[in-house]
Amino acid sequence: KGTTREQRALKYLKEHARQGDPDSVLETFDEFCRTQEWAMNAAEEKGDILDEIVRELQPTTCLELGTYCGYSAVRIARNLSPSARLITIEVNPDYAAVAREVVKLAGLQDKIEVINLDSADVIRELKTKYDVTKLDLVFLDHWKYLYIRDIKLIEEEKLLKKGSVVFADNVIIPGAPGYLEYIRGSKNYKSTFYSVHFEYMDDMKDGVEKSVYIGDE
Ligand SMILES: O=c1[nH]cnc2c(O)cc(-c3ccc(F)cc3)cc12
Ligand SMILES: [Mg+2]
Repeated sequence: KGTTREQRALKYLKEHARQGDPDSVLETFDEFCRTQEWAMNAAEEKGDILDEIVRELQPTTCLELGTYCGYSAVRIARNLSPSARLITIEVNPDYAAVAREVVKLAGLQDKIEVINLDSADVIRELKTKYDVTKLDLVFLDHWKYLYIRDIKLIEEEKLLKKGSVVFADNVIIPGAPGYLEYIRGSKNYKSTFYSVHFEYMDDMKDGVEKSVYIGDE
C-alpha cells in the first residue's frame, strides 16, 4: 500500500472537502470513515457533546491531548471566538504531520497550534513557553493510561480555574478506569458521564466524562 490510513484520509479530504470550510472538512472526514476506512475521531455523538461544551463555555484557551488527524481540533476551533485558541499535542510525528495539513485545509491554522511532543513535557512549559495563564477547556483523547498522569500535572501547574471543563473521551472503550476513579473521587470536580456510541460504530457503546473544576484556583 505504501500509504498509511491517515495519509489516505488526508488525500480524500484534499480531493473532496472545501478548502477553508471546517464544516466541510468534518463532514467529509465522517463520510470517509463511514464509507472507506474507520478512524478514531471523536465524531458523531461525542462531537455533538464537544460542540455543546464549547458553545456554552466559550473558552479562550483550550488544550487537547491527542490530536491524531486533527478532527476534534477542527471541531473545537470552528466554534471558538476570534481571539480564542487551541493548543493540541500529538506525540506521533506522522499523525502530527497529517493533522497540520487538516488544520490548514480547514483554514484554522491561526487558531490551532499542533505540537509534536510528549504531553507531560508541554504541560510543564505551558505557562513559561506557551504563554498560557489558565486553561478553560481540556480535552483528553490520547493514551488512556496517561489521562491520570496528565490531569495531575495540570493541577500541579495550577492551570485550572473554577468553571474549567475537562472532557475525556473513551472512558469505556478502551477505558480509563484509573482516571474515572480519580476524577469522580476528587472534591475539586463535578463530573457527568455520557453514554455514547463508539465513533462510526452504531452497535458499540463508549462513554465520555465531562468534569467541571470547582476546586481552589
Ligand atoms: O488510542 C486512542 N486514542 C484516542 N482515542 C481513541 C479512540 O477514540 C478509540 C480507540 C480504539 C478503541 C478500540 C479499538 F478497537 C481501536 C481503537 C483508541 C483511541
Ligand atoms: Mg478517542
